[in-house]
Amino acid sequence: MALEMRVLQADEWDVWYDHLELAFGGVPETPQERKLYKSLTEAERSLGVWDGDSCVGSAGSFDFRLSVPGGAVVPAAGVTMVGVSPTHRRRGVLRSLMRRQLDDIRAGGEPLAVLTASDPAIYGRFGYGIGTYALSLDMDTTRIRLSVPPGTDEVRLRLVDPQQALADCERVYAALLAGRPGMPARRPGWERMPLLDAPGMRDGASPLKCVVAEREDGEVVGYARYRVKPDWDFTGSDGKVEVNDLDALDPAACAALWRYLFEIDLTWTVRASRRPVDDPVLHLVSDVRRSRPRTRDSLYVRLVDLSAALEARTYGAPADVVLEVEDAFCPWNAGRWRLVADGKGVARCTRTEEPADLELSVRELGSAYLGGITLTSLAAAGLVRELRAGALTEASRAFAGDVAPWLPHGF
Ligand SMILES: CC(=O)SCCNC(=O)CCNC(=O)[C@H](O)C(C)(C)COP(=O)(O)OP(=O)(O)OC[C@H]1O[C@@H](n2cnc3c(N)ncnc32)[C@H](O)[C@@H]1OP(=O)(O)O
Repeated sequence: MALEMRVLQADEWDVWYDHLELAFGGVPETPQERKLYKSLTEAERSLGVWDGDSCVGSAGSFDFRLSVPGGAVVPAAGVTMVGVSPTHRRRGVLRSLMRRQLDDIRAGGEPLAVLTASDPAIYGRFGYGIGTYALSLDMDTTRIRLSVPPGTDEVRLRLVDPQQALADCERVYAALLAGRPGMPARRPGWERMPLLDAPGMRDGASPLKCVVAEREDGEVVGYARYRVKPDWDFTGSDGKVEVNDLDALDPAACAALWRYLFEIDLTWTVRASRRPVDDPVLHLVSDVRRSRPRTRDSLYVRLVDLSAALEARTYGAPADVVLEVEDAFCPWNAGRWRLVADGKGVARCTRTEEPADLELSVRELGSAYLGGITLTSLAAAGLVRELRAGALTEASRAFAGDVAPWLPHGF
């Protein structure tokens, strides 16, 4: 029987999602997770591949707005829920889903597609490049001291119910967006994503707690959501603090929140994952080594409409470069483009017949797009080739940002 690909109907969601769970190994999600993903699924942006009554392939995307260098939030398809049934793998089902999806995203006028990859080997062939890294820390609070900036002692901390603090936390999150590329603006409903807290997800840790940092006038300027994981043995307690998220609008609030987490009794480790690679806590700790920093790939970026995407961000230095771009999967992007940026916020990207200054694929442009990965480092790996002396430094300085791009949570 021939396979049929079609847009998801809302009443097919459960069968479609059961298939997805199976594709990921068949461990059922908690009812809380399932309910959240059901409410967030945009059926009209979701595709199913059907073999008769059986769903054998899926891919969806969320209608995101993503922060980019310069502070704009740009429409971006947040690609998600990709899976192909174990019975139908390695015969091109994913490829056909990616084909249809990127064509739809282009037709819908979104210049970017972004995703987090279950396996980094999958998405390069479809033009996605690593755009952000995430930092993980396991901080040994018996040996690490924190030095805090002036004003930290004046910050008032308050333990609050995570649900009740939601509006304040969302306000802090939204205020950070313009200064940090890579963050999705959270639409209504998405504020529940960091609050997912089913007992099955805790692995013995406490329910999620929330501490907010307030200014003297009571305005919330930061928050940390965390769990405490007790661990008693013959020698006593060896508990851990697991940081879910921590966001703050000023250095004193940021330091006060970390200090609070470091000083929770009966715990000796503060564990944080999915932090920005330039997290200020790295400058507060007395011992970076014993914080055990590790990085991994996080958000993958695909330029769907190359010129619109490149014009939507700003550049930190002036540049006038001709890019020869390879893009086999979305050939409308391939060819020669002239990017002129004035270093103050205005950029133009147009087709040109002029000789190329740099040669690269759309993957490398995706990697450099949010400003965290330099074209110079990609060139050192042989992925960008300089055809005019000086063009690499010129372009690399223009693309680079002074804040590391960061994806705060999965999707
Ligand atoms: C954004 C997200 O949702 S990420 C989640 C992705 N889903 C999962 O990891 C769930 C488990 N895995 C699966 O469901 C499937 O194996 C998928 C979706 C990864 C691949 O689906 P398939 O239909 O088998 O892929 P398809 O046959 O179209 O392969 C396309 C290409 O990708 C390659 N490929 C597919 N899966 C993988 C993989 N896991 N690792 C490396 N390469 C892969 C194929 O070899 C093929 O290569 P080619 O272009 O050189 O021919």
